[in-house]
Amino acid sequence: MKQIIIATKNAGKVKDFQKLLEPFHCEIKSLLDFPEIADVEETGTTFEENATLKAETICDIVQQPVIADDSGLEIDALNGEPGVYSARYAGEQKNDADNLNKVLHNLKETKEIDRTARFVCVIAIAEPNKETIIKRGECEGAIVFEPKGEHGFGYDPIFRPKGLDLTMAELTLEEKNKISHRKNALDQLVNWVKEL
Ligand SMILES: O=c1nc[nH]c2c1ncn2[C@H]1C[C@H](O)[C@@H](COP(=O)(O)OP(=O)(O)OP(=O)(O)O)O1
Ligand SMILES: [Mg+2]
Repeated sequence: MKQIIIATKNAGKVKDFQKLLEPFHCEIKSLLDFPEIADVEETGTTFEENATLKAETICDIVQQPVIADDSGLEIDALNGEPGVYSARYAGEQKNDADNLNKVLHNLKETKEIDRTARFVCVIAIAEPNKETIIKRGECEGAIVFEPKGEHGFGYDPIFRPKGLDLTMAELTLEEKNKISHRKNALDQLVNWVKEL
């Protein structure tokens, strides 16, 4: 069975990818399986730059196909923040609860109609001696007033996908994976994933 390494230490992302990649019948590993590999510094200013950086750095080390994901939440009323800095919005310790509470605090004067936002996911696939492929997926929605739901990770409890009356964290993994930014990015890469 072929093996694909997801260049992440985020357990929530790993779970999403494990489910999303089920149809491809491959063995999924992540950097949680390689604790000796140091974190890649995300020095880019765009999702595309950081996804490429993560995919190519890890591919150089492991010399096999690598998928990396750089993602985040863009909030219109905050001029696109936290954007590429989503993971560290409330500080270097990368705490999901602190991050989403900071969003709710910064939006406390913002009315429902102005709380539009989107999740963005850029996936990069790097293979030894090949050009890296990059695709972007988005999921439109809005920021609710209070966290709700127990599923998912990150900002899922405060993000309501457009057209639904539930937060992303109230959806099952299967339901999230039908509409998510990650799914929308991966859909554009089906042909490449098949050939890895
Ligand atoms: O589906 C999602 N549901 C909720 N929140 C999400 C999602 N997708 C990304 N997010 C948030 C989490 C984190 O605050 C940031 C990603 O930051 P990002 O640098 O890409 O990931 P990370 O540092 O957690 O792991 P890594 O870089 O090792 O892949 O956006
Ligand atoms: Mg990161």
